[in-house]
Amino acid sequence: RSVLVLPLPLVSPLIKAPENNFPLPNPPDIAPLPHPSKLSRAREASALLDPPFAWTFDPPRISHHFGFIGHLWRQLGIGLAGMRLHGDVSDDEEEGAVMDPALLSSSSPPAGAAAAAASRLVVGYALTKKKVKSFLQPKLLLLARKKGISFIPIDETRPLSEQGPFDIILHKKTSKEWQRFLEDYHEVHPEVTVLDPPNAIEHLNNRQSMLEEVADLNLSSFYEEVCTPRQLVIMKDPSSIPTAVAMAGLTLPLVAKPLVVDGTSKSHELSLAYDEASLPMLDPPLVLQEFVNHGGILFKVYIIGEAIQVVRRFSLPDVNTYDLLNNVGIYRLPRVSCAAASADHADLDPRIAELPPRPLLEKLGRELRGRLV
Ligand SMILES: Nc1ncnc2c1ncn2[C@@H]1O[C@H](COP(=O)(O)OP(=O)(O)OP(=O)(O)O)[C@@H](O)[C@H]1O
Ligand SMILES: O=P(O)(O)O[C@H]1[C@H](O)[C@@H](O)[C@H](OP(=O)(O)O)[C@@H](OP(=O)(O)O)[C@H]1O
Repeated sequence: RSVLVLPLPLVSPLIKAPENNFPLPNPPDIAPLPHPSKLSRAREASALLDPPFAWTFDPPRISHHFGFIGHLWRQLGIGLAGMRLHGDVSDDEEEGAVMDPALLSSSSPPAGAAAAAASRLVVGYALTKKKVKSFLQPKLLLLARKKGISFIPIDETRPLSEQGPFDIILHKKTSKEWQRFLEDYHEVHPEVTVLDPPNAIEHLNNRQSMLEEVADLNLSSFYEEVCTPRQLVIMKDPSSIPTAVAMAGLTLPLVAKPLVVDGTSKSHELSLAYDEASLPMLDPPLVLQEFVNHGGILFKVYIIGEAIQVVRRFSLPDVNTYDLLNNVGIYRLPRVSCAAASADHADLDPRIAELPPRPLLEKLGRELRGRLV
């Protein structure tokens, strides 16, 4: 049995997938990529928020999730991605109704301070507006309140020591300035848990170092074969790409991914390059990865501490000889395998839909946690 491991980013934002710009014809035996609006986000949201989702607040130093691309589970891709508990939210989307977590934490104003005083656990958060909207959902906040947990927004323009006190600082910001800010604060307040510490996030912000962690896992003795897609990093000079690809012996088509994954929409803009002549049109710094056929289904695995949650998502269809002969150029990929593309309840061939075996997920979680803390 073989396993293919493909890392996805820890920090990744959301873009609305441009429609109809992916030219691959769907082979007859593979389900076409469904239009996201037709798929239920609510179902997935509740699946993730209900037990076994466990905000036990014995927080792991690294909270992460893995995405597996799978053709059966014998050919899997594994990724690391960010926090998510519901359907996707675009960076560009209007802010709309964002519930102020402080309001949910207490019955009377000033909500934040009162809530913090009454709480058993105070979580200060520094998240983008998009992330607040996608992560701090009313359902999560209500659940948190029941458990005596309050969420207090951090004002990034004021010293952290003037705010709080916090038990946990939850953040998903990666600027150098913010990192220094956090590190200075943590020196004075080592009792506060920072989720996650900047140095732990660092190697997950880069698709090269992220892949290395996964590629180095020794799971082959556990399952017969574990591998990652072959990839190449291009830092600059797009004109050098065809030679670099030839020297590395990579086989087209190639998936091009921005090297850095920093929570911006841009870092999720993937393309598929069919032919060598088009490669100089790509925009470094990026990683070029061999496209791995995986039957159009991907498994995303979310791990917090010992809790594991797997969801099944639609993914890119396999590339066949017809595609290879009939496509040239670079194609921007839509945002595939996002929350809106749930295949959990789709009527799929059981050989494709079969979830990765639990022991493998547990082993992967353990191994990666050991390496990422
Ligand atoms: N090497 C590959 N071969 C085949 N398909 C791939 C490959 N790499 C990525 N994909 C497909 O593209 C999707 C997006 O890839 P990736 O996760 O690397 O990007 P992302 O924007 O960081 O995604 P996420 O939203 O999961 O954070 C995957 O879910 C998978 O469907
Ligand atoms: O919905 P899933 O399939 O779990 O994909 C997640 C991505 O993997 C994360 O990278 C996104 O976080 P960022 O937008 O911070 O990059 C995350 O964004 P969100 O937390 O704002 O929804 C999701 O898009």
